[in-house]
Amino acid sequence: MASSSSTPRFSANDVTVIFFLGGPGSGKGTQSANLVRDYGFVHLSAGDLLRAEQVREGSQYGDMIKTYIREGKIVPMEVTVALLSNAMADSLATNPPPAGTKARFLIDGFPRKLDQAVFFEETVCVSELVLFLDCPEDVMESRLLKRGETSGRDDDNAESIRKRFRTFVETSMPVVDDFQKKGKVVAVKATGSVDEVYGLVKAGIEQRGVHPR
Ligand SMILES: Nc1ncnc2c1ncn2[C@@H]1O[C@H](COP(=O)(O)OP(=O)(O)OP(=O)(O)O)[C@@H](O)[C@H]1O
Ligand SMILES: O=c1ccn([C@@H]2O[C@H](COP(=O)(O)O)[C@@H](O)[C@H]2O)c(=O)[nH]1
Ligand SMILES: [Mg+2]
Repeated sequence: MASSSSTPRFSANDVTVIFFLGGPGSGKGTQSANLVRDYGFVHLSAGDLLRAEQVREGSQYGDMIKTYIREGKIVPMEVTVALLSNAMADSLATNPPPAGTKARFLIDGFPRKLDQAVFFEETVCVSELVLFLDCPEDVMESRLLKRGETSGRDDDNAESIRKRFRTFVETSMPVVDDFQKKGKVVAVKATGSVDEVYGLVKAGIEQRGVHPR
């Protein structure tokens, strides 16, 4: 579980956390694979962790998570933050960073709500940067409908996509705006090809001192 004290579980002196935000279908998962390969990030997708918890035998949250995801709603933050915090601890225990380097975590699709951002930074770790993929809804919608032909995701259908877009605009964009005011956001236009977007991502993070590893 996340610590209940006001000291974060992980120090930003030992661990680098980059939040990776962007609308549904903007390409976070796709670009994360590139960043893991070239920059030594550990990729933690909040959505993937929730989907795994949903189907975990004995989980008390399975039904609740299923409903929230289909409706495009934000699962109560205690559940998601505990999953992320424990995944970070597991990763550090099983796959510690090379001596003399900080572990790098790319936290994909989180925080999606202002209170999650505050709670995570107070109890788990303060973030270094927020990488934001900026993509119009018509592009995201066509990507998601295409992905839905094979993804098996409960929320890759027209009705869920509409709800996810609404949640993103109303609840998640304020998180990006808040981090923007703090000077932490690297925003990248995400309408080009996968390679074009990756070129912009690399340039953006390297300008902020994050280099290949
Ligand atoms: N730049 C791109 N051009 C065209 N298709 C893309 C691009 N980036 C990703 N895709 C495709 O769009 C779909 C959505 O991408 P991805 O899963 O990476 O998005 P996401 O931001 O993680 O979405 P979600 O928030 O729903 O998890 C995938 O099928 C992926 O292959
Ligand atoms: O912090 C989070 C992240 C995700 N969710 C729920 O999961 C789905 C799917 O997330 P993806 O990032 O698209 O995989 C999202 O729509 C939310 O319902 C969440 O509740 N909290
Ligand atoms: Mg994704």
